[in-house]
Amino acid sequence: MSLSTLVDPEFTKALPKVELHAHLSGSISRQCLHEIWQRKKTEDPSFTVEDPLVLMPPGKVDFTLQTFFSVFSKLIYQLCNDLESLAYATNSALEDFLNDGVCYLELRTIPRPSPEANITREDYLNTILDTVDKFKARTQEMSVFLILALDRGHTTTSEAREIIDLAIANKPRGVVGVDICGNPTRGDVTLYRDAFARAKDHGLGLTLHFAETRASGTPAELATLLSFQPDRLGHVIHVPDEFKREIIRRRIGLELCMSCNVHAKLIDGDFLDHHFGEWRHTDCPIALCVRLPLDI
Ligand SMILES: CNc1ncnc2c1ncn2[C@@H]1O[C@H](COP(=O)(O)O)[C@@H](O)[C@H]1O
Repeated sequence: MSLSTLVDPEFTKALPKVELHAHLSGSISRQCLHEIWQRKKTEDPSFTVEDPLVLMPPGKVDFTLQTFFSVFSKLIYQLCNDLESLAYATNSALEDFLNDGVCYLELRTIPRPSPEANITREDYLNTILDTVDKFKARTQEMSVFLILALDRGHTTTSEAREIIDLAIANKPRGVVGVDICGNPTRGDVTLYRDAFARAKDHGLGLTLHFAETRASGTPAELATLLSFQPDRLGHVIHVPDEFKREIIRRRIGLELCMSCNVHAKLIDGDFLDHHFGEWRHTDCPIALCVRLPLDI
């Protein structure tokens, strides 16, 4: 590459990319959500969920921490609540990553049962894994692996155990790690110590949402998360200096999500103010990630 090459959308799209921090339900395009909505509305005209293209018109990127969790619970989860829609949405997200020039993808998701639709956690995961298998057999162009996530606002210790067991059982099908995500202003991460220890004992990678907000950047929480011996950390925004030093000493991999952090106003300022500018001078391996195409 010549240094005079213009860095424009065409150039960045053509670059072969690795994506390590994509949440499945946030990677479904608005158009795909609209198509699922259209099918549900045709089948049942009394379906009360609003058209995603009306709720999230193209170009809308001002989802803050206060609003984006409700986009999942009030919209996306109401649309992808049957296995057919889940498979359709997963395949569409995979196609979009491939078309964006991604060649290695680790997609993460919270395996959610829907008891009202008779869908178990296993059904949810198997549907995604089957869709990934079919996609890989068809395209043969992108490596795809899964990370199973715990939701810090909702997952109980026994549910955490179930999710880790699922991750262990599905390692041969491409589950490579586990994560803790969800609303960073909720929950108690100490609950997941045993679950994550078990995951590590079984050779799963551990990546953790880390210091996304001041509320989740307290010394007590960060010390707990680091004691889980994570392989990678996501976001790393509100990190006190002594924790920065420890992260650098351990050379933990960092998943930095610039567009998310800027658009969701998780940082003060703009792209040039992003903490990538600081971390890139350390020895920590860094992956620049999208988190959610909704941010773009
Ligand atoms: C600042 N960014 C974030 N911080 C923490 N958790 C986030 C997130 N963005 C998304 N999620 C988590 O990912 C789930 C959607 O994907 P899945 O249904 O699992 O595929 C959301 O419900 C939320 O818990």
